[in-house]
Amino acid sequence: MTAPLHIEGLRLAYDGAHGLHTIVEGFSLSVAQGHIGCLLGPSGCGKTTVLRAIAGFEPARAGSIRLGDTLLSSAATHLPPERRRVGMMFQEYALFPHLTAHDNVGFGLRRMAPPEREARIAEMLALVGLADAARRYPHELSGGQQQRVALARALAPSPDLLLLDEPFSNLDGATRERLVAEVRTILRAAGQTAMLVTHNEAEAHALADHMGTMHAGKLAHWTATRQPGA
Ligand SMILES: Nc1ncnc2c1ncn2[C@@H]1O[C@H](COP(=O)(O)OP(=O)(O)OP(=O)(O)O)[C@@H](O)[C@H]1O
Repeated sequence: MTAPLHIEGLRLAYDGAHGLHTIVEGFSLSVAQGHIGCLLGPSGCGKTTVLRAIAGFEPARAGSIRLGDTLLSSAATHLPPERRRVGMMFQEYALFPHLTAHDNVGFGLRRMAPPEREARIAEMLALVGLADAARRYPHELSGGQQQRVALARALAPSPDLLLLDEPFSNLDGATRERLVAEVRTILRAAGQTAMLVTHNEAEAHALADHMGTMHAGKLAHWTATRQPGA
């Protein structure tokens, strides 16, 4: 079951030579269950840092991050990444080159019994329109197909929340536009709560239910971009 995300008064900081260097301050937003939130903003404003904190790779210095009823992060609490039920599709989390599309999707499902695991892999590859590509290796797939396998891999363990960091930035214009529309359809079909980070305003409008722009670690205007149910 996917869950709503609530961030309240979050402060994030890196350790620097002269003590803590605050990157994000007073940051609050909510994404309803099954909705897609999008953070826009120029390079260096702190978008990736926010996603890393939601995933559990950066501690909260103040404020809180909640997923449904679970407190993930606060100044006093830090649930480790593997216990957060948060899926990721980050640029640096590329596909494993030595594994087929089938095995990439199955990677996070190793604890499942084999029959269920096979069924889930088949379901996820079908969801992203790649049922015929199961035995292909990443280098035998186009950039857009690789990103669809990465999406299937991220969705396979049924995360409560999916994080997407510039997932389309390596694709050419036409592929990018097509995939953005497809990804929205796939996420809505899965009822998946998701949080996307991008530089690209058109992409944000095409995908998001809620969006806001970050400037120097602060979020301005977290607003609904669609009518409920659209
Ligand atoms: N590990 C780190 N240690 C210290 N400072 C960091 C670290 N990672 C990021 N920063 C700094 O934090 C700020 C925000 O970086 P972040 O990657 O969150 O920005 P961004 O908005 O995602 O940028 P981009 O769109 O270029 O990815 C930048 O000034 C960056 O230099």
